[in-house]
Amino acid sequence: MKVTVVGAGNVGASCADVISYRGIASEVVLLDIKEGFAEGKAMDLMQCATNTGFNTQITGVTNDYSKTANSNVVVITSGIPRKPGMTREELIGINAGIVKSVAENVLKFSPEAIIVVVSNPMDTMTYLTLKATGLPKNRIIGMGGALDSSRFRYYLSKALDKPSNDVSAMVIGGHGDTTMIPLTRLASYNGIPVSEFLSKEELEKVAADTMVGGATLTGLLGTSAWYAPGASVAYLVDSILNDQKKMIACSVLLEGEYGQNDICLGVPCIIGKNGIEQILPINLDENEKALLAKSADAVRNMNADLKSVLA
Ligand SMILES: NC(=O)c1ccc[n+]([C@@H]2O[C@H](COP(=O)([O-])OP(=O)(O)OC[C@H]3O[C@@H](n4cnc5c(N)ncnc54)[C@H](O)[C@@H]3O)[C@@H](O)[C@H]2O)c1
Ligand SMILES: O=C(O)C[C@H](O)C(=O)O
Repeated sequence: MKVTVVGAGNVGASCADVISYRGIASEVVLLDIKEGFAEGKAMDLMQCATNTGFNTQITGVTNDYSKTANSNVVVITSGIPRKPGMTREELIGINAGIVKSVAENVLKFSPEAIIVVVSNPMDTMTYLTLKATGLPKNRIIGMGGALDSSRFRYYLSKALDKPSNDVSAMVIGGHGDTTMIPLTRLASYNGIPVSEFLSKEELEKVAADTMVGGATLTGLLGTSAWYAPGASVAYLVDSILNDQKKMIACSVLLEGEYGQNDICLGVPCIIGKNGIEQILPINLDENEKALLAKSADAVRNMNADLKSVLA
C-alpha cells in the first residue's frame, strides 16, 4: 500500500515516521516544494530502519508528483502553521491556494486516492478540497477530531490520575479553539462516566484545556505541534488501509446529518477502506446540539472566504 504525504515539514515527517515505524504502509512518498527538503527527511527517516526495524520504503521528492502515482492515500499537510497568538483561521489566506493546487496535482497521478486533509483551518480546507476536486464525500477526510479526542483523553487522564488508554472520550465540531465540542457527558473511565470521579468544575477545566490544546502547545513551541498530529494522521491512515472500521471523529461533508448541510465538520465516522464509510448518528442533548449549531455557523462563515479561491 502506498501513501503520499504532501508537506515534509513537522507534521508530514512525523506522520511518515509513525506510518513506517508501525508498518502501516509498504511505501511512503514525502513531497515538498522546498528543494531537497523531502529528500533529506526521507533519508533521515530511512536511516532509522535498522534500529527501529521497519521495512517501509520512504522516498522524498521535490514537487515531482509523478513519483506519487497510484497512491492509495494522500495526506495534505502542506502550508503554513500558526505562530503563538494566532488562530488557525488566520492561515486561510496562504493555505487555501496551496491546498487547492496540491489536491489537483495529486489527483492527476492518483485518481482513486482517498485524501486526508490536515492543513489549517482544517474544516475549511476539507470543504475546499471537496469543492475543488468534486470527489465523492467518502474520499475526502479532514483530520482534527482524532487529535482533539486524544488531547481530551490526555487532560481527562491527568485529572483522573489514571492512564489515558483507560479513558474513552470524543471531541466533535470544528477543529478550532472556540468551535471544538468535547463530549464530556459521554466520556468514561473504563465504562464508568467520568462525572463519577470529577467535579463539574474539574470537568469544565478539562474541556477548556482541550479546546485550547493546540494553542497551548503553539505558545510553548513557537510553532504548532507535530508529534500527536502526526500520530493521529497515522491512526486514521491505518484504519483506511487496513479496513479497521474504527470510529473516529472526522471532518466530513454533512448532507442533513446533525441538521447541517453543505459544510465539513467533525462528527463520529466509521473509517475503512472506502474512507468515510458511515456517519454515525449519536443522540446529542439540547446543549450539545446548540454548541454544534454554533460551531457550524463559525465554520460556515470561514468557508465564505473561499469564494475567490473557488471561483
Ligand atoms: N488538522 C490538524 O489537526 C493539524 C495539526 C497540526 C498541524 N496542522 C496544520 O498542518 C500544516 C502543516 O504544519 P507543520 O507544522 O507541518 O508546518 P511546517 O511548516 O513544518 O511544514 C509545512 C511544509 O509544507 C511545505 N509546503 C508549503 N507549500 C507547499 C506546496 N505548495 N507543495 C508542497 N509542500 C509545500 C513547506 O515547505 C513545509 O515543509 C499547518 O497548516 C498546520 O496548521 C493541522
Ligand atoms: O494548533 C494548531 O494550529 C495546529 C493543530 O491544529 C493542532 O491542533 O495542533
